[in-house]
Amino acid sequence: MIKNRFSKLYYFKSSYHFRSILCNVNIYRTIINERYILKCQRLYSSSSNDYSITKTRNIGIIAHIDAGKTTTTERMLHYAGFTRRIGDVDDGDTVMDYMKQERERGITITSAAITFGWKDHRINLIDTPGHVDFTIEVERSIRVLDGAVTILDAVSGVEAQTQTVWDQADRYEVPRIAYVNKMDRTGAGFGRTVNEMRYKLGTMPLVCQIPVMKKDNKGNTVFSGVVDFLNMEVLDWDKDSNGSIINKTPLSDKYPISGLFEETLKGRASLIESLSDLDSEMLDTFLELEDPMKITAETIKNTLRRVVLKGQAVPVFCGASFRNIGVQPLMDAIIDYLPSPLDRPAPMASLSSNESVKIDLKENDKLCALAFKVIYDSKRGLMVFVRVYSGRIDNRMLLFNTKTQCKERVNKLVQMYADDVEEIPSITAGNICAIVGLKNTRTGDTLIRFDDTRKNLKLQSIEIPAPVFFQAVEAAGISDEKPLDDALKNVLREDPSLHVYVDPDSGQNLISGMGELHLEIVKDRLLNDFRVNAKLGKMRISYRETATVGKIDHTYLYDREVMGKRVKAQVSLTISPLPENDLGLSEEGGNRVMLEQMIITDDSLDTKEQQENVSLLLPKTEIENALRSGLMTGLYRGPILGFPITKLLIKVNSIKLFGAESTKAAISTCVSQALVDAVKKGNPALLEPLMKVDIELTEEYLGDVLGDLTGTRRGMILGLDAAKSTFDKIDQNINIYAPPDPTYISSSERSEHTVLKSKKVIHAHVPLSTMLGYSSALRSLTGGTASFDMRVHSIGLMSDDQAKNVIREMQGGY
Ligand SMILES: Nc1nc2c(ncn2[C@@H]2O[C@H](COP(=O)(O)OP(=O)(O)OP(=O)(O)O)[C@@H](O)[C@H]2O)c(=O)[nH]1
Repeated sequence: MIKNRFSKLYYFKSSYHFRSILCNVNIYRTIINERYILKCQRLYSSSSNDYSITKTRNIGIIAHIDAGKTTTTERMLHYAGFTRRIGDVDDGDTVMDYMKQERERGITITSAAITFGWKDHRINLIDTPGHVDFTIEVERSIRVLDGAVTILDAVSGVEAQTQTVWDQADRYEVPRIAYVNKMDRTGAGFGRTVNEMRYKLGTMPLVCQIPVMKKDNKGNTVFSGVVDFLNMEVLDWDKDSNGSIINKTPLSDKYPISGLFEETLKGRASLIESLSDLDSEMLDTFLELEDPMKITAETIKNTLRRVVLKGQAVPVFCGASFRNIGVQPLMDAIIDYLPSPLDRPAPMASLSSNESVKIDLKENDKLCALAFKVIYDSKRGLMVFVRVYSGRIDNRMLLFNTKTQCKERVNKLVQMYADDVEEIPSITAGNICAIVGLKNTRTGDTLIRFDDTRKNLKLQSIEIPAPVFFQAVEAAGISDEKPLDDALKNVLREDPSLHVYVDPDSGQNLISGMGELHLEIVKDRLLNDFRVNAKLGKMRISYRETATVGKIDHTYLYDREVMGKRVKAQVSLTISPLPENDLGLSEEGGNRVMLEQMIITDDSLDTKEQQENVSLLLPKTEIENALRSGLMTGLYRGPILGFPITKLLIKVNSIKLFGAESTKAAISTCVSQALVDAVKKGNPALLEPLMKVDIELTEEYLGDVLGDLTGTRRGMILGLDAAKSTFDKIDQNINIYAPPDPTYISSSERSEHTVLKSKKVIHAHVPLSTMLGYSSALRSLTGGTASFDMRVHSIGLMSDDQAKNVIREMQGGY
């Protein structure tokens, strides 16, 4: 067996001879490990570095938790020949969920990247997490993707997190295709899900397949395959080959399932009609041929590609990945309909505050790459994932990080295969890979060639959401302090939604993050992966502080002697609350800083005229940087309980310098103190995170759950059922085809289906502090029949009574 595989390896081009030898060693190791990853496939993928960029797809899989992203990806890897055996989420042996914590919990935490070949194309695929606590993982992946596959659960339809990731993809204008998974489950509703896509996601779903249900030998109705509208054939998946073999039967009116042919004719005609509405070429063809059946599969495919690339519609497919049904046509659709890097608009990058440039993929000599993810690997150290937008990166190349203004050296370039890697010599525009050896690069930084003169070139960074939970972390003993510090530095570099700071009162490290699960995973990683000996405190809510008085002007003079030297600066600023409707989640900690109209004078000069036309010892940009960093320090700790200050508009009006005495440190300290004093004058108050909560439940529990939410939980009900705002976005006159559901189910299945249809969704805003442990409360209120999803909506002012309770509790100590 080994011999056979070796001979297969040597079949590849001689330039890959060396890698082949490495590969042989790997294969031997793989066989021993019984992981059966076919490393020889990697030769295919790395040789595809020479592939035309038009045959590359950088895509992500996005969905609500548990929709089946990892299950589907594992099938893709198997059918692409990447793995011999299909990994299973429930058995904890998937390639994509490789972290210990992921396998134990059966969930995706980090977005794993993998490269594989399919029909002469290279697919760089990122499997993203569905849980709301890891939304940042989705955000940073979507930022660098060209297209996405949205997976929907055929029973649950469009769920809350589906809407969130859909909105994220909308924000980056990422073209999408959709796959309705779990068609084998009782109560699966393909047509219902298609309709929900329309009114909950505000998109135009174009059905390209319909499910085929058959009676099995026990008389049960089971999902067996699909009808492909384009080729008018029934696809049946062979169970014995794990779905590798697909039997194709042309569909005609003789097909043994009654009504299937007629439904297909209806669906195909509707697809052509919708495409004619969107695309003038298709309209011309349709007018010319008059009969939808005369339009070839090729013509429909080309039209679908055009409308998907323009973001006008979303082709919809279906399957049951767990049963190995439906995955290969989805892989074909990735190639046929999702964009290559060349099909995407060139990204813009800023050169300065008022100058930007287009990054042209064809500019081979000008490197521009975005670091979108950093991970710590115990064997390889820190690995920085990059997407190259123009130019190329070679092994050992010298780079420049335009954010940190630091030189960086590439030690190794690697192609990722989930937790496994293969070294590659270079990477060209349009591709994704990981770099080993970068010391100061974080998520969101832009990398250029070291000799490039565009030292301030910056691609749009990634929005980092505000943390809402925090907990203290302490080394168990003095000898554990350094390992804890190192481990914290590494988890921080990996995860931009995690924050670590030292509480000046207690001297403890405080880590803050996006949710209870998020911090639990960090704790698990610190204790088990980094093996630090540390104690973690109780998880607490990260409140905020603000000034509530209309407008406060304040001037502060900083004048000290530091190590025998005089340091001095004076700042005048004005603070005022941001408008009521501001969510308090923007960058700069939910505040807005304005330095544009600031007047700079230098008091060390003789005349007023000289002072105002000062030629500065410090360049203006350095003064601005010192002011921003000082303001960030001041905003870190509010005067009430030391929580971050938020929702303020801070305008620096003037700064008075005193020649060489006004160092950068003096400016920072001065503005920081000016801000703290101003907030103290402004009647400070406490704020709390407000969550957007969506609860899906059957009608019988509606009263109890609503009563509970609006009572002690202080919730505000926004509405029941569908998200009307997205419904309003779409043209109600456009006809969307959705097949009837489900035509072949037994009466017991039908009653379950009816119950599912009568479910309601409550949308509410509820303070996070009242939602702790809500899953068990909801379980007991509804007998375990309801589910909920929540995410941060905004930061809102607390009532005086609530604030007093929090102050009392916090002052009671940790
Ligand atoms: N019946 C059925 N179950 C499925 C199907 N696909 C996935 N599942 C099951 O659904 C559960 C979740 O599957 P995953 O693939 O982990 O879902 P995911 O979307 O990757 O989950 P997260 O990454 O945690 O968000 C597992 O128990 C799967 O076995 C399917 O087609 N049919």
